[in-house]
Amino acid sequence: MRIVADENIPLVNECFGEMGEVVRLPGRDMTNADLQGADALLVRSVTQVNETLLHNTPVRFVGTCTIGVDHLDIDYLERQGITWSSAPGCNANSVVEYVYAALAHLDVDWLGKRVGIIGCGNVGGRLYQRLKAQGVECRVYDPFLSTEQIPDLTSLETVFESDVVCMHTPLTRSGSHPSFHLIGTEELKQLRPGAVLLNAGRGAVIDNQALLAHLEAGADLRVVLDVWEPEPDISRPLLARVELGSPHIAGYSYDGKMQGTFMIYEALCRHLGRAPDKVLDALRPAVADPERTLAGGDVWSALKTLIPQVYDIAEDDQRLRALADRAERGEADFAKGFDQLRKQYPKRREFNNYRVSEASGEARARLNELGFK
Ligand SMILES: NC(=O)c1ccc[n+]([C@@H]2O[C@H](COP(=O)([O-])OP(=O)(O)OC[C@H]3O[C@@H](n4cnc5c(N)ncnc54)[C@H](O)[C@@H]3O)[C@@H](O)[C@H]2O)c1
Ligand SMILES: O=C(O)[C@H](O)[C@H](O)COP(=O)(O)O
Repeated sequence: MRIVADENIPLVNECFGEMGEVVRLPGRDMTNADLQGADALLVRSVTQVNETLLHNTPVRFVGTCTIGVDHLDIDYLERQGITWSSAPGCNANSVVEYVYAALAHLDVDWLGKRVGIIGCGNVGGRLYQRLKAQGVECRVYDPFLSTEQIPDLTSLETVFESDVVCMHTPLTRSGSHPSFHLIGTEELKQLRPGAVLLNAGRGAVIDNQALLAHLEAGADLRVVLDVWEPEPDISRPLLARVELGSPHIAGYSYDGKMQGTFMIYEALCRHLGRAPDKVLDALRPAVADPERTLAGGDVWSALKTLIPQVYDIAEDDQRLRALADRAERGEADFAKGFDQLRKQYPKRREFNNYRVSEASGEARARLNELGFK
């Protein structure tokens, strides 16, 4: 069996090596010729999987080690009888921790704030449950859910009245509620002065040109963008205007990536009718320095000092801005650099890998709610 895999999928050899020959290629550059002779294709979100890529190839299984599936032409795969699988929820916790890290960086304590969530599936739903458990007032817009599922379901307009608006929808261009450019000029005007707008879903859910114009016009809005329209050649004027910008890495905790690979390993096993003989826990490396100490003082100050010790989102932002500066001086190709930042992303580990000492009472409760040991 020949398996062609994106070179950025971790644990590929560990999971798939015994199943056949594994060929690793850059995901953005995969071609039809690369797949002549391939039985299975393993991708991440940067490979457009469609007829152009797959026609006249023997590929019978496509697995994307990601949550998003907007890069797969699912109709085509199903028409061709090609088995496909994605990794729902694999990096949802990573994205939730990205939200916490962003808010900590902006010095926005979510306790006492009204948080709006647009798209309440694996990511948004996890964020919602975690915030509700902490007593945060949440407002949710998701046209595919009911108030039986999410009691705080409301209109988009009501979500716009929140202090923080977090976007976690897939990118869809058809159907009853397409998310493409869900947020444009008119919607941006409805956001509260001083609000935080965070997009960690897909870039084109916000009209990026409209957002740039809104910010250039002096809007009082604190924007956090992990995803852009388009990628990898993002609007650098927009990057200059956002408070935090990152190269589509919200879901890039190493734990989330490993989970994504493992879910596709299990899916390929199912496709082949064989029982999985690997265990993710055995493949997952331990964190070298898992001990952290909570500073004294008020709990929020201690938390906003602790979170960057585990995940410093400012470093993601600084690396992206440094790349933009180099590109401005003609020293780097921005689009290639964006992909390089993603390829060389540090092995960020999730909060539950860290044990925090010297915390009691209110602090201990908040640490537990954030997922620390
Ligand atoms: N930035 C990252 O690194 C990163 C990581 C993981 C996922 N994502 C993106 O986030 C998206 C959401 O992830 P998920 O795991 O929660 O997916 P999911 O499919 O579990 O949930 C998506 C939710 O969005 C809702 N939705 C769909 N269209 C909507 C619309 N027009 N308005 C409001 N809500 C709408 C759906 O009903 C669903 O509840 C993924 O599709 C992916 O594109 C990004
Ligand atoms: O959809 C997802 O799971 C995320 O957006 C994921 O982190 C994308 O990462 P990529 O596939 O582009 O490496």
